[in-house]
Amino acid sequence: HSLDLTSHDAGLIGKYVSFFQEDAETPLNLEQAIARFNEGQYIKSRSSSLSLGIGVRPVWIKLSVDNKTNINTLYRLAIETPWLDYIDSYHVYSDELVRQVTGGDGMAFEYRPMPYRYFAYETTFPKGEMDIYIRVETAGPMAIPLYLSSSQAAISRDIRQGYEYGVLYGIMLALGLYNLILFFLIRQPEFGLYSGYLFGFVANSLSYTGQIHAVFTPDFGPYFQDWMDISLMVTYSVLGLHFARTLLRTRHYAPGLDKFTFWVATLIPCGMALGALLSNLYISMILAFILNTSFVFLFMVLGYRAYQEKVNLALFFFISSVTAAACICISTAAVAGLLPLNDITFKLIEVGMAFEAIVLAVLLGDRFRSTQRKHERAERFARTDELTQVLNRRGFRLLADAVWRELSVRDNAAVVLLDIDKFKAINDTYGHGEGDRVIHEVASRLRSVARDGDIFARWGGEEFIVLLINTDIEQARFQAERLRKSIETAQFEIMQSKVPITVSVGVAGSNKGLFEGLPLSQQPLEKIISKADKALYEAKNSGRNQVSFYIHHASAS
Ligand SMILES: Nc1nc2c(ncn2[C@@H]2O[C@H](COP(=O)(O)OP(=O)(O)OP(=O)(O)O)[C@@H](O)[C@H]2O)c(=O)[nH]1
Repeated sequence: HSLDLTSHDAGLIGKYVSFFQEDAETPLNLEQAIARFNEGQYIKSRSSSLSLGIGVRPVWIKLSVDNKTNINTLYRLAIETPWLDYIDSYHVYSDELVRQVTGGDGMAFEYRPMPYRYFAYETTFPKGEMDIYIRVETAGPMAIPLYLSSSQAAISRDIRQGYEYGVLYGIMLALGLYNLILFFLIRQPEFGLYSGYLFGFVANSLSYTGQIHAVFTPDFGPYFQDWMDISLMVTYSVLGLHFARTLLRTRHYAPGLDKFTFWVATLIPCGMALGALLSNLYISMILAFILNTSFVFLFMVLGYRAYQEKVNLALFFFISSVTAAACICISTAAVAGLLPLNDITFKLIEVGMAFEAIVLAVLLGDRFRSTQRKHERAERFARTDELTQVLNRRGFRLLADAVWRELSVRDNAAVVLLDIDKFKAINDTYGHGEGDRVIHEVASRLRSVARDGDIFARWGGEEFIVLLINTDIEQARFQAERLRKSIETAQFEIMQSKVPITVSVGVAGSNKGLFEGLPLSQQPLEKIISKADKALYEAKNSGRNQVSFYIHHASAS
């Protein structure tokens, strides 16, 4: 059953190992383990990667490597699950212990005799048969994907793994960063929660695959690492749940489910914090796994409920959560020994999550667009007069103030205020409804006469305003007269009888860029409006249906 090196370059070698699990509390030493193998008390592995489940007794593995050549090739022996706590590997050649390597997650990175994030070391095999005994002890899942690869193949594998993780993390980090920026710009919580969820997931993945610890916290030791692993796992689960609740607006149609999700995402972390206070890693770890499982499950339930409620694109949310859950289940089952553990099944969690992240980004994009539309609609609504559908006073102010700020020293402008004459009588005679119709009709006519660049609005009641840009007082006179005439000459029919309608008009404006002797651009628009109002009052007093101008006393003639 030994592994013939001439026919092996790289890959999983689970099929060549035999193993047994310790049954006494005290660990066996190498001699005792060899004795058990010699007594035939072992099991031959049938799968390419050994997986024995979670929280099982320490396991001893025996592997015989046969080098039929005289060449001493360099190989790398690796167990690629980074969470295994204690690993001891013994090389026995011609009944003599020739090498011992100790490692595992229970040792701070700094003290491990290998530069890898998991248990791995380089070795050569002299001619003949070398027996390798490996003892593995861990509190977590006893998944032992044992690889033996030629040095060349191992390096290629490292590079490929680097790219694969780079792509998966790159997708998630880019989406996370982009949505974080969006969050700061538009302040909608789902964008922040989404990016927190993705960053949390990447950090969690970097942590449990040993990458964070290898690079950033090599001397922090296993206790710190364990706490960090479960804290990050909980962080992304909690952020993920709050993200789903917020994105799908669950509160509005499924308050019970929403509350349940909220409390799951709140109470379990509190329980874990209590576990941390009591320094009880075991309780906290169990709670973390419960929360993580609930997270996967609740994500699907929330998606399905939203789909039932016909929330926009909820079907995509549901499908992506089911896909991610399936990937997580396959990876977990592989690690727990229920499915073959290999490169694909091990990384399927990250693949599923990257897929989900992309779908969720599309959903957020859609949310962004619909929010934008709602804002635009609300803004248009707030600027428009309901009765006449022309700008209201607020809309006028927004536009006119913007134009006013842009006036340069020589620019001219004029304000024209128009008020329907004796309008009260129309209301009193024909009723308020007919009065409304008249206001609507007058607005339409005035708007059609106003020029494209003018800002026309309903100023209030039966009063209208026009801001004429790049127009001096002379041109304004002409334009005001046109407006007045357009109403005077129009045929207004109220309850089948023709009713003459007229407007009085007040105008104030600049000449050669000056108003009251000062550049118009240095005067507030408010002032010009009040002067036009004054002129309107004059027009009313002088008999109505006429245009009146504000004339500055200093230059009055
Ligand atoms: N139907 C209708 N009437 C309105 C509306 N807004 C204001 N009014 C009425 O318009 C009338 C304005 O009357 P007054 O300000 O006294 O002036 P007037 O009758 O037009 O007379 P002069 O302006 O002096 O020519 C009031 O009776 C208001 O109730 C509206 O939106 N719809």
